Amino acid sequence: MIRAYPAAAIQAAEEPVLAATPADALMVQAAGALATTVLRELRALGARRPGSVVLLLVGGGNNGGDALYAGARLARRGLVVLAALCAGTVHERALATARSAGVEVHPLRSGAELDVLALLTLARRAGVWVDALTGIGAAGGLREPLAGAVRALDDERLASPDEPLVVAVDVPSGIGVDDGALPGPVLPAHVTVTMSAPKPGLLLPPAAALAGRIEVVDLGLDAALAAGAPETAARLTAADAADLWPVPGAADHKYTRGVLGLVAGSARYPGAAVLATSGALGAGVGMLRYLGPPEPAALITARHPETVPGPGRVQAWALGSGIDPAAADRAAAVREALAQALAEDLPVVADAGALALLPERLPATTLLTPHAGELAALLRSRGHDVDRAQVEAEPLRHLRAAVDATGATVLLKGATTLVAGPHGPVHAQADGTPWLATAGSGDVLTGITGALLAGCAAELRSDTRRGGDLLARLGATAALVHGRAGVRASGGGPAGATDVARAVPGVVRELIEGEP
Ligand SMILES: NC(=O)C1=CN([C@@H]2O[C@H](COP(=O)(O)OP(=O)(O)OC[C@H]3O[C@@H](n4cnc5c(N)ncnc54)[C@H](OP(=O)(O)O)[C@@H]3O)[C@@H](O)[C@H]2O)[C@@H](O)CC1
Ligand SMILES: Nc1ncnc2c1ncn2[C@@H]1O[C@H](COP(=O)(O)OP(=O)(O)O)[C@@H](O)[C@H]1O
Ligand SMILES: [K+]
Repeated sequence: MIRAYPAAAIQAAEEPVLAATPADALMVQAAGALATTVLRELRALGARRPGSVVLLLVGGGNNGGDALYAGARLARRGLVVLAALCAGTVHERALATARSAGVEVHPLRSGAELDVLALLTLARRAGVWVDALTGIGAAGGLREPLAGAVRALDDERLASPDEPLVVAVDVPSGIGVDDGALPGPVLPAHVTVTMSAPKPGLLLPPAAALAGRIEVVDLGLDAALAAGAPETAARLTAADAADLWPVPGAADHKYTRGVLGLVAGSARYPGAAVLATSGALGAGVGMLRYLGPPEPAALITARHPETVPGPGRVQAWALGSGIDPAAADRAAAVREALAQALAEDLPVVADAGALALLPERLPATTLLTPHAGELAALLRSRGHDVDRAQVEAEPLRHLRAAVDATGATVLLKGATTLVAGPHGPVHAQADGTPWLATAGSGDVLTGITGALLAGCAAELRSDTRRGGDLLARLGATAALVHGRAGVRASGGGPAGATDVARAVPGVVRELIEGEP
């Protein structure tokens, strides 16, 4: 699991190490890793080391110090290094080291003014920009004059025929370090070299999209971080998903593997039921019982004759895909299944139409799977004044609000899918491809999720009693598999939801065989 710690936790873990080591030892170590990344990126671009020009964007804190020490190292390796000092005062020892190593130093700040024209002239000379304006010590979005400077650099980057390589130090300056918000301008990075552990803002949308590839520099703080406050954001890896995946043993039969009850599809949207079924069967559900009208039922049986129509005992429910909550008969079927699930303490995944049919409070064994528009509607139904754009701008805040308002675990779909319950960190999965943004794709996810809930129903019940977050991890696992199925189905081009569902068994097989 990739664990992300907020700024305060990193600072608390650093404190005793800083007190026990010589001045700047940790920073020099961090800078060494940063310099190595810059050299590696240049090599990957086919650039020659002598003659390559690197621009350091240096702010007034230790983040700027990291860049200056790294710049010193790069200058000693034959690179031309320009330091644009964007704060009135910068880390003094790091600056002295940079100067004596041959870094060209350009003080650009005078009081509240920053010489943006001079900055752009330096920027045009450099093939690599190192963004070290602010790191975890920053509060809020970048203030002027740094905000204006970043806007100008971003315009320059877009206009430049040879787009510079941007390496962010610790975080892209100006992101919401702890929540992934974008309160102001931010220079998008190709690579972020982050110290000790990822920060939540590197995993969470919308900021995560500006962080590029993330490289974590081990500064020996892992034990201290693990002993402190728990991570606030996390991302499951393929190995985590494989550990959670229910793999049948010799003693299993279809009932022990889990039966999923599916209330999805309608005469108007019959395909949603087929896609959810395909997702669930592809994910290896023991049995699927379908409850719905004749049109989707006939389609499902034609496509998947292994499906069992009609009611019976189940271990989990998947509800709502392809159901209009205004259609009285289908709404009644969803409500009935939900009431049964709640009475029997069974896990439920509630999607699409079911999201408008929920009781006020739900148990933590319920997983809601809205997209941003549906999350906004869910919150509005509980008295919050919020629209889709606001959810997209601050997805974590609104996800948490939905968890608080319902008591359920919530999976917010998007390019990065977020999953959080009443306990534990938010899981941020970015395993898919934009080709997944296609009608019916979410129905496949509902099926995959339902299969997982049915397969893990007993563990889920006891985990929920203990106040665990297994349901969120299962939701994240489903998102990971769904994302990978999208990538596999797409192969870089278009794929329909049917193709995504077809790719699911291969993805699961690779996971449990241990492929990365
Ligand atoms: N601790 C260590 O030894 C190690 C730490 N490490 C590194 O240190 C970094 C943390 O350093 P840090 O704590 O000095 O803060 P940092 O992120 O540079 O920001 C402070 C500067 O930003 C400014 N500023 C703040 N908010 C702003 C805003 N909204 N808009 C504009 N400016 C704003 C603020 O100015 P002020 O607000 O005081 O006027 C000040 O000048 C960390 O991310 C990692 O890179 C590594 O070297 C490993 C060892
Ligand atoms: N830009 C994107 N990149 C990757 N995945 C995406 C993107 N946009 C949407 N998705 C994924 O596609 C699926 C869309 O689901 P949903 O909005 O419910 O569609 P539908 O209701 O048509 O099935 C979700 O799993 C979501 O995470
Ligand atoms: K930075």
